[in-house]
Order: sequence, then C-alpha cells, then structure tokens
Amino acid sequence: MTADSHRPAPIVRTLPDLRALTRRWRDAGETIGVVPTMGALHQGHLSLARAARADCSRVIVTIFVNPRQFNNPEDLAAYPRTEDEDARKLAPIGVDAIYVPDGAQVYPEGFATTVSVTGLTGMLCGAHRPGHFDGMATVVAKLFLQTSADRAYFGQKDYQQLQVVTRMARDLDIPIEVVGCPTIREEDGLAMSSRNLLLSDRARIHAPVLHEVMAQMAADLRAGADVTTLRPAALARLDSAGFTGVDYLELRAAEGLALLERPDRPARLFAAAWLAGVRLIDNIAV
Ligand SMILES: Nc1ncnc2c1ncn2[C@@H]1O[C@H](COP(=O)(O)OP(=O)(O)OP(=O)(O)O)[C@@H](O)[C@H]1O
Ligand SMILES: CC(C)(CO)[C@@H](O)C(=O)[O-]
Ligand code: BAL
Repeated sequence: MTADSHRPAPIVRTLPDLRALTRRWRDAGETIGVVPTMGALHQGHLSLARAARADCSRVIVTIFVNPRQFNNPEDLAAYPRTEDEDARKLAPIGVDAIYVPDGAQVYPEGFATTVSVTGLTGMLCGAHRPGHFDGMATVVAKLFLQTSADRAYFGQKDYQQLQVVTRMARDLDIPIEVVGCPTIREEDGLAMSSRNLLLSDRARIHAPVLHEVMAQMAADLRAGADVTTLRPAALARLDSAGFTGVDYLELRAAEGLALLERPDRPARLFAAAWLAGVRLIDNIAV
C-alpha cells in the first residue's frame, strides 16, 4: 500500500494532471489499477477498489457520469451525484487518485469517435437501451488510455458490460487486463446499485423479489426445467410484487451470451425490470 490509509486521495480533474501522476508512477515501474465508476459509491464499488488495492501498487478510481451512455435524458438528470461523500468512502481504502474529469476532458470540442462492439450488444441491455453500449465502450476506451492502467476492475452485476469491455480491450490491443469481480448484495439479496437510491421506501421493500424470483428460477433450471415453462410464474410473481414491466428475463451462455432454454453449458440468468420508475438489473450463474 502506498497511500496513508485514512488520508483522502487527491482529486484530479484534468488529463494533464492525471498524466503527470501516471508518468511518475510508470517511470518508477509501478502497476496501475483503475476502477471506472459513475459515482454515488456503495459497497459494490468499494469492493472493486479493494480488489485493485490488493493487486496494484497504484489505484485510480474514476468518477464520470457519462452522458453518451444514457439513452434516456430523465435517467441522466436523476442520476445521483455525491462526490464529497464518495471521496470520504474511498479514504479508508487508500486509493492513490480519484479522477473526476469534466465533459471537456473526455469529449473535447470536435470529438467525433465512437467505439462500437458488435456481437455482444444486440441483446439484453443493448436491445433496450439504444446507443448505451457504444457510449459506454467509447468512454471506457478513453479511460483506459487516459489512465494507462495495467488492470481494470468491473462488477459482474453489469455482466454484459464486463463482456463488452473485455472484448473491446482485446480487439483494440489495449494492453490492460480486465478483471471481473462478484456482485455485492444487500442482506435481503438486492444487488447494490447507485439507482437503488432512487427507490421509494415502499418500492425498496419489494425490490429484493427480483433476486428471489431469479434464485428460484435458477434452482429449477439446475433441476432440469426449461425457461419457457418457468417464465410465466416468474413474471406473475414480479407483477404481484409491483414490478410494472420486465425488459428481459433470459438464460444466456456465460461466454458469448447466446440465448438458451436450458443450462447445457456455463450459463447465467439475466433480468431487467421496472419498479416504481426505477430500472433494476441483475444476473446470476446457473
Ligand atoms: N453490486 C455491485 N457489486 C459489484 N460491482 C458493482 C455493483 N454495482 C456496481 N458495480 C460495478 O461498479 C462499476 C461502476 O458501476 P456504476 O457506477 O454504474 O454503479 P452502479 O451501482 O452499477 O450504478 P447503476 O447501475 O445505477 O448505474 C461497474 O463495474 C459496476 O459493475
Ligand atoms: C463503466 C462505466 C463507469 C462507464 O461509464 C459505467 O458504465 C459504469 O459505471 O458501470
Ligand atoms: N451500471 C452501468 C451503467 C449504466 O447503467 O449506465
């Protein structure tokens, strides 16, 4: 560990300042880990920062609410922003820098490039959030190059994102290892997510039903049932818990995301569902 573990990490706001730091670290032969986030940090993000801290001599957490990956302007406007609190939460982990660029550091005037990963983005969140993965892959490519990190840490909660980013780094020969980390959950099973802050008290009580339904369905799939048979009861249970819509509830191959009826190879169950105006996503291994 290189930082005093209770001193808040410096907040770096410009690319030249970031480069000055990383150049020094590189010259000293240090390894750099990056944890890309959009802020409103919770234990899920902190678990990524801890994993980076354990593996790398320098750790950068990035906080940037990337407008290009929001397909819905209301979602962007409502996205929680808690920078001071985020810095306080990171202090005990002892990260070395928090990179909080403004829009101009990431998308300078005239910016005209999009990184688009085909093949893994036509389904699941890609099918329901047009442009989302192009915007995400573009900013992540920039963050990889701006930080010149050796390793990048992503949560399995956003499993499709993890697959897309891994493919993108490989396809573009970006010399970075993408590390997937387990989903951190609340005690009642709800996957931690910044958007959970937007749930009303009443909706928060019903939110864990998504994970309950998925866990039951995964157990039934392992016992030999198929998705078509199980889906109607799962949807009915979500409906009676107050979910107003289900974007998808699908079994897919863990590698490549092909649609499956049964877990005849390593597979994951994926869901996205709406509760009181908030879109919750989750996925679990089957
Ligand atoms: N519960 C979690 N467990 C582990 N990693 C997580 C969890 N939630 C988010 N992450 C990871 O944190 C990184 C940053 O995600 P992001 O800032 O979008 O947070 P988020 O909580 O997923 O917010 P939202 O889904 O509401 O946008 C991503 O790699 C994401 O997968
Ligand atoms: C990876 C990411 C920080 C890119 O904006 C975002 O998609 C997220 O927070 O998961
Ligand atoms: N957590 C993935 C980023 C997003 O929802 O836009």
